[in-house]
Amino acid sequence: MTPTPEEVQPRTDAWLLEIDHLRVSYGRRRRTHTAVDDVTLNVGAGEAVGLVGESGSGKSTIGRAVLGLTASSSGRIRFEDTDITSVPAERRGALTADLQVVFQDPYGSLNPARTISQTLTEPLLTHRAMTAEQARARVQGLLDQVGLPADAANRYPAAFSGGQRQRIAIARALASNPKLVICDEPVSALDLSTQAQILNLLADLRADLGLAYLFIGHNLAVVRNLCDRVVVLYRGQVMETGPAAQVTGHPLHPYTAALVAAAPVADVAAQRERRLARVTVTEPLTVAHSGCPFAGRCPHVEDICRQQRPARVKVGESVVACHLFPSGKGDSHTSGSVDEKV
Ligand SMILES: Nc1ncnc2c1ncn2[C@@H]1O[C@H](COP(=O)(O)OP(=O)(O)OP(=O)(O)O)[C@@H](O)[C@H]1O
Repeated sequence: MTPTPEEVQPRTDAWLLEIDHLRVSYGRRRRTHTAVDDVTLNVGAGEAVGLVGESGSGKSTIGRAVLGLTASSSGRIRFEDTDITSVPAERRGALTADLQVVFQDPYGSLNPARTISQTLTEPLLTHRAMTAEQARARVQGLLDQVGLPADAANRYPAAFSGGQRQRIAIARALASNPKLVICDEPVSALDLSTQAQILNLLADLRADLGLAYLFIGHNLAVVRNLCDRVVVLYRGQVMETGPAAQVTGHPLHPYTAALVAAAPVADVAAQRERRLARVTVTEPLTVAHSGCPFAGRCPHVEDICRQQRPARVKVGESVVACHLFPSGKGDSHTSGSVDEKV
């Protein structure tokens, strides 16, 4: 029997988040643009899943659909066994206090007219029904947890640097004791040393609190360090998914390989080699409606790639959607068709 995508992903205690054949389109009628195209992915309790792909691949749209900020065109989203697909964002909060978000922009995501204490207290009163006294104590605990001084509570966002504001945004996400935090490019707007501090903080919080992350990013090195599993998106479709070390160290899909090659490395000679390899991802785009979306840029393209969407095929611990890995071929223990299409 053909295994379902769930069966080929390592199972933790239970899936916190299940995204099943999600499709999101923007626009109307003939101007419709499908930003997310039949995406299936799950996040288990305490698991960190990285969602990577270049700009415009649909990463944030998936995050926004989970949060109810963007409507799904089809498919299902379940959180803690509750179907939240059609629940509007304003009602989703009550259903999903266990699901929180940290956005990219630490400047735009905090209300400049509210003190940090006011910002952090609100979710405590709303979701956790705390008394004012309990909330005050919790705010101090949260500030300590994210490495900010106690007197930060009475100040306004303008008094803080970008990195400090991101710590405040993280504290706000933690306030309701979530199980899953969607991190939408949380360090992209920060300088390199601040990025490292925030990433360390996220890793520590995950270890201390048993948090799960859906970590949206385009930096493969960051995702490899922070995440257990990686999902590689291209033009709204999943190209490859598997253990982070496997996907980033031994990519199967030519697109993943190109992403890995394009990622900066410290070694100058190695970087030069990678620049040469990057030629394949800077070729002009051609739209592949029925075939593989990467066909127009793929160095291994064959006729079938332009004609047929590749099946999802299990290869070792990864799942790849590429005609280089035809279903039914290869070692029966390591390879097999997972689904009819990506
Ligand atoms: N509100 C919108 N209306 C119309 N099209 C949109 C909207 N938001 C996103 N898109 C389009 O959907 C596609 C996916 O965008 P999305 O922001 O999800 O990608 P992304 O991978 O997160 O990119 P980035 O890394 O630049 O944030 C893009 O082509 C984008 O132009």
